[in-house]
Amino acid sequence: MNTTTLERNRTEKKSVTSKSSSQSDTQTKISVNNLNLFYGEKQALYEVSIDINEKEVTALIGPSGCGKSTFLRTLNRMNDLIDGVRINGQIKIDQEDIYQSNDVIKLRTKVGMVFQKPNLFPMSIYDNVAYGPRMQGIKNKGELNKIVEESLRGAAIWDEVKDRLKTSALGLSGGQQQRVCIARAIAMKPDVILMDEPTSALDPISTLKVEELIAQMKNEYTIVIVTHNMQQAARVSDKTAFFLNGEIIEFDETSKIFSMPSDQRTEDYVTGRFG
Ligand SMILES: Nc1ncnc2c1ncn2[C@@H]1O[C@H](COP(=O)(O)OP(=O)(O)OP(=O)(O)O)[C@@H](O)[C@H]1O
Repeated sequence: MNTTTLERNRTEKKSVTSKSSSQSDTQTKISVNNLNLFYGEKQALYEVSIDINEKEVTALIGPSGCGKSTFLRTLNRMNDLIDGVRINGQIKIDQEDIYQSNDVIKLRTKVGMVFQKPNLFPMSIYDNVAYGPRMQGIKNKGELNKIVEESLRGAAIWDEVKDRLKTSALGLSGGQQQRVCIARAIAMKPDVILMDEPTSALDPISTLKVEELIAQMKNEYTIVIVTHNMQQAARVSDKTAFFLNGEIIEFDETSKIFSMPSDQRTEDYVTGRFG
């Protein structure tokens, strides 16, 4: 079947109701409607629809290869960098269709990202955090100092690094590096922070620190996190979306997903029967 036929068949198929069943007073920050994504001939996302609330943590869970990272990357158009990617459907952030705008730099400022492995530049801790603001044209030393300190405080790492800001960031432990990566994201003053398995390369103590940090950060940011760790999803998130084969099977309050899921496939996954 060619992709056009596949696309049409999928579009005709009744779309899974994956908008959250529970309504709250919280504002929708990101609204995704009937999103399909193709890597060349291969379809990786099918009719994904989800409303992500402002200042909440939304976890994306599901077995390997089900499309979690692909979906996460659509939210700041990181997939645009991959040859042969085709996307249809709609993603609105603050009511603006992000694929209708040409200002990807503005989008990536608003929607920051933290990756699986810490990816600091081989430069000092200070310069890593100041990098983005400098690229935005901020040159004033006092202003940069303030941004660096606030960002490192915001990432709960200031006390550990304040006396060694001018030393190489690569001399820090993996867990510290990941919190500096979060500081680097915060320095751009984003509204949304995407995290792709941010603790998978960390030891349990560093993982706990990053999880505590995520819990604090949701007062200020909308966070979307991909995780393979069920306990982590249960600990840090307000809502959870369960992905399977490129579709959202279920999206709801995290407590409901883990205690009383509506779909048998969700239950099988969260109880460890597959995946
Ligand atoms: N750059 C790419 N080119 C082609 N196919 C890709 C590319 N990236 C991902 N895929 C495919 O898209 C599907 C979804 O992959 P994705 O990485 O989004 O899944 P995932 O749920 O995040 O997996 P994991 O949990 O293992 O990271 C997989 O079949 C994968 O092989």
